[in-house]
Amino acid sequence: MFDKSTWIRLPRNVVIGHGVLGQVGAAVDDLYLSGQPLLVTSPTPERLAGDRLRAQFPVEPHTVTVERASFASVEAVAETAQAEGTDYIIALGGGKAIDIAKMAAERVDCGFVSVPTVASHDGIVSGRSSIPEGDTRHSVAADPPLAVVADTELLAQAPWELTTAGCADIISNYTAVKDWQLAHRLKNVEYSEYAGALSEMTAEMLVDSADSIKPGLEEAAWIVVKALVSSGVAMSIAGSSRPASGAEHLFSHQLDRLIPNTALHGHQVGVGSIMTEYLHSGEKGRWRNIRDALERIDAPTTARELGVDDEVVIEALTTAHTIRDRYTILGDGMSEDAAREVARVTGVIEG
Ligand SMILES: NC(=O)C1=CN([C@@H]2O[C@H](COP(=O)(O)OP(=O)(O)OC[C@H]3O[C@@H](n4cnc5c(N)ncnc54)[C@H](OP(=O)(O)O)[C@@H]3O)[C@@H](O)[C@H]2O)C=CC1
Ligand SMILES: O=C(CO)COP(=O)(O)O
Ligand SMILES: [Zn+2]
Repeated sequence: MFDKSTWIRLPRNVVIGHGVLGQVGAAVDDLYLSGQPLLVTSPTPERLAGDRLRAQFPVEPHTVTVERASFASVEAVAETAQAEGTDYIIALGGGKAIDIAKMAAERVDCGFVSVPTVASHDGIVSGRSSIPEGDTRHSVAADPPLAVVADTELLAQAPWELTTAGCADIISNYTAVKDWQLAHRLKNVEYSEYAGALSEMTAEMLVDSADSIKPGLEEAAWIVVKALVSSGVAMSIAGSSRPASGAEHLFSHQLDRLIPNTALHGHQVGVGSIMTEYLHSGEKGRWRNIRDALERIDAPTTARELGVDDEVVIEALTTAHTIRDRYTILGDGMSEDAAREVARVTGVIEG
């Protein structure tokens, strides 16, 4: 008997382009959302775009400005939403505001709309939140946004390194998919050909467009945000972050535990991807292509460029497999010698 079934949750409206910040009200209206909105933002996006956004709604949105991502912030937003009779949530900002809004919307069971102001990683469009807690980080499933409104004019003005981090998060899809396929072969983890192919193709198209990904070019924001949407869709099809998160992400999550707030998520996973590609395919594999692609878009390729000590890289590599129950090329852990070898051969560390 055929007894498979699946739910694929996707954003209904994806609006990308120059000046589309002015279309958030229309995108919300088109979703038949009405009543009291709650705007969740962080200080810089509030300053840059808060008033322009609030002016578009017939009912003045209440606003919560969050300083940092934490479960306490999620609770505070959820409590405000309940107290103020919120009907839907709009997130304006980077991963911090969007992840908090996504989880709070899940908590109070209302829809949310994502208005990214940085193209820093694919969490801005996905159905996952990543929230730090103590010395660990929780990757939590949540409903994806009902709509994403990405204004390329605004995104192009954001700090360049946040855009290169978004690019590197996409480039890491190459190794994430390899890890997923490996887990499928060795551990019978369910694999989606559609999600895997979409994720790989997204990375391929971004790398093919690398010459247009330059600071000050609005087209760069356009290319990157479309790739982030596409990667988010791959995760929604898969029903997990597997298409976009493998061993390179475990390495990055471990760096976040060891040395919080040192480098950007996308930059860490990019460097991780160089090394895990080497682990998958060896010296003659495509690790140089990944390194060169990162270099072309100005993303870090070494520990030094990340601002991370060589020994921390070794510690992160040898302990990353313990982060979560996700089988990858790291298997049940790398020995210190093997970690040192891969980091040295790929030029990530000098020693
Ligand atoms: N859901 C997921 O899959 C993932 C989620 N994450 C999470 O996302 C967060 C990190 O995301 P990230 O986007 O880097 O972080 P932030 O939301 O903190 O944004 C990064 C920085 O950019 C500033 N900023 C935002 N918009 C603009 C703009 N248009 N121009 C200038 N500066 C701007 C912010 O300022 P200010 O703080 O003043 O507002 C902040 O300093 C973390 O909480 C992490 O856990 C990371 C990876 C994946
Ligand atoms: O960052 C992500 C995808 O790019 C999400 O991955 P995690 O599920 O590992 O948090
Ligand atoms: Zn990522």
